[in-house]
Amino acid sequence: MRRAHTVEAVRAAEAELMARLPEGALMQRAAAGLAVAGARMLGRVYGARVVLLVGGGDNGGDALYAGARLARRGAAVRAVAAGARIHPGGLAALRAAGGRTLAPGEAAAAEIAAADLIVDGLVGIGGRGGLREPHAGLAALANAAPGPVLAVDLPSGIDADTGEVAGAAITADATVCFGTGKPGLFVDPGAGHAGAVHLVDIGLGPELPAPRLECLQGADVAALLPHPARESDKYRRGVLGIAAGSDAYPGAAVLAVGGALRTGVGMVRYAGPSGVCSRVLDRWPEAVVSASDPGLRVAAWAVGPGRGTGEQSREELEEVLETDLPVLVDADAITLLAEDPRALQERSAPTLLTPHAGELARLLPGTDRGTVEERRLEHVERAAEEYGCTVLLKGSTTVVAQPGRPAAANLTGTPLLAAAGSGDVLSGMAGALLASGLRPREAALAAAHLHGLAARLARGGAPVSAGDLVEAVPRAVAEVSALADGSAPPADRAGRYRR
Ligand SMILES: NC(=O)C1=CN([C@@H]2O[C@H](COP(=O)(O)OP(=O)(O)OC[C@H]3O[C@@H](n4cnc5c(N)ncnc54)[C@H](OP(=O)(O)O)[C@@H]3O)[C@@H](O)[C@H]2O)[C@@H](O)CC1
Ligand SMILES: Nc1ncnc2c1ncn2[C@@H]1O[C@H](COP(=O)(O)OP(=O)(O)O)[C@@H](O)[C@H]1O
Ligand SMILES: [K+]
Repeated sequence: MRRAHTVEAVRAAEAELMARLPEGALMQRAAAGLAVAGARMLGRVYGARVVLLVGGGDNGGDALYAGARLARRGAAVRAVAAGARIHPGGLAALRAAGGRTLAPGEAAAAEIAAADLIVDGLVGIGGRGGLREPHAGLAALANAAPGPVLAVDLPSGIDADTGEVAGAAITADATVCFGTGKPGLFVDPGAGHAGAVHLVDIGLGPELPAPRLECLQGADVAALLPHPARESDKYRRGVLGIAAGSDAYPGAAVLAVGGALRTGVGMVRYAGPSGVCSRVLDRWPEAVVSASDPGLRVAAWAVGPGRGTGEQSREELEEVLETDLPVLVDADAITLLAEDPRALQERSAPTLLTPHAGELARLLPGTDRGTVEERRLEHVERAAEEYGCTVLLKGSTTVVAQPGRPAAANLTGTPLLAAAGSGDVLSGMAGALLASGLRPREAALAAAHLHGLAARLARGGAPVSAGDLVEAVPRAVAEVSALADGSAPPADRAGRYRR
């Protein structure tokens, strides 16, 4: 599990810890970890050209002390000072180690362009709003430079608590964060600036409260996945009812049923128009199909993908929500709920909504898709509170909120998923896990994790269709299940999913 805390919580924990430690000890721990990461990125430190971008706070101090360590190992280190005053102790250490400083300008730009490594110490958790000058200009030079960028604590210009990016910001190849993660490192748009995130333990752990954000890793998901017991039968494993697809969109039914079957469930009962039933059976003869009937004996329902928003769909949704079974509400069914949420308000059984940003905006009048995408955490939590249920917000970062629990972000997401029908597959997957007995938050997180992993595995990083995704789900389940014994995760073949 990766955990992230707010700036406020980090500052409070830091104050507790600092009171017991000699002055400067935490910064030295941070700088030591930063220098190790920098050396690893360089490969060979001796003779390497390292440029530090240094702001006026402790984030710049970390960069200066780390730069001093690299200079002592033979790197040529130049610090570009953004502002008149930079951390005096760090500056003295860098100079003593043979490093030099320069002001922003042409010479600094040339150094940045020629650097083997650029260390972003412009601002950390003390940053507020979009970067000002000269920080913004330096960030643009770093982003355009061919050398790799290592961000100190977080990429300058992203909001640590929310992941918002309000203007110019560093785009890093890697980020070394201190003590704990920051939510903005794991939630887009900020996450897209962070690169691979490495945590340096500075001893903050015991002082930290419950996290603001959790990110499940493979082993966490493995621990959630249901395994058929010896005495299992198809009913005990769980029966999922799927009310998806329509004559206009039969594919949604085929994909949702496929996602469920491939994730693993005792039985899928598909309910829908007879023409769609035939399509489902042609592709999935193991499914049991019937005309739409919310009275079917199932353990959970998944409702909505490709179903349409007509009167019949509305009635069906209301009847399903009247049951005391767990229900996943997706796509058209979310649009219907946004128009009339009463059936949800009267419900106490487990409920999971899986909107994309546009659908979430419909659930929260006064917002629009763009605002939701800018501030995902805030909006998904608002929807969970207002509707009193678990909400999974899809998109570039999938985030899950449940009232009373920390929000959670999925780490396996990939733009390969941005293909028509992949949301239908996710509905089936999360529905299968609900029917197997997982609670909505856990079903949502496990499904999102497997969904992203399946996209990465499906075609080795080449584009995937929703059908490819369905076929790759068993490989994702197998790969995650292999982590159940706590063994090391497999090689990070697709880049960054273990962030
Ligand atoms: N907490 C911990 O456990 C540990 C923390 N450590 C480190 O300390 C860091 C926090 O340091 P910090 O508090 O000094 O703030 P920091 O991030 O350097 O920013 C302040 C500076 O930025 C400036 N500035 C702000 N916004 C700006 C903008 N938009 N555009 C431009 N400038 C802007 C602001 O200027 P001002 O607004 O005050 O004029 C001020 O000069 C933390 O991230 C970590 O790296 C580790 O050493 C050890 C353990
Ligand atoms: N840029 C992206 N990065 C990561 N995942 C994405 C991206 N765009 C879409 N996805 C994922 O793809 C799926 C798309 O679902 P949805 O929006 O319902 O589309 P559809 O209705 O076509 O299936 C979701 O799981 C979503 O999280
Ligand atoms: K930084």
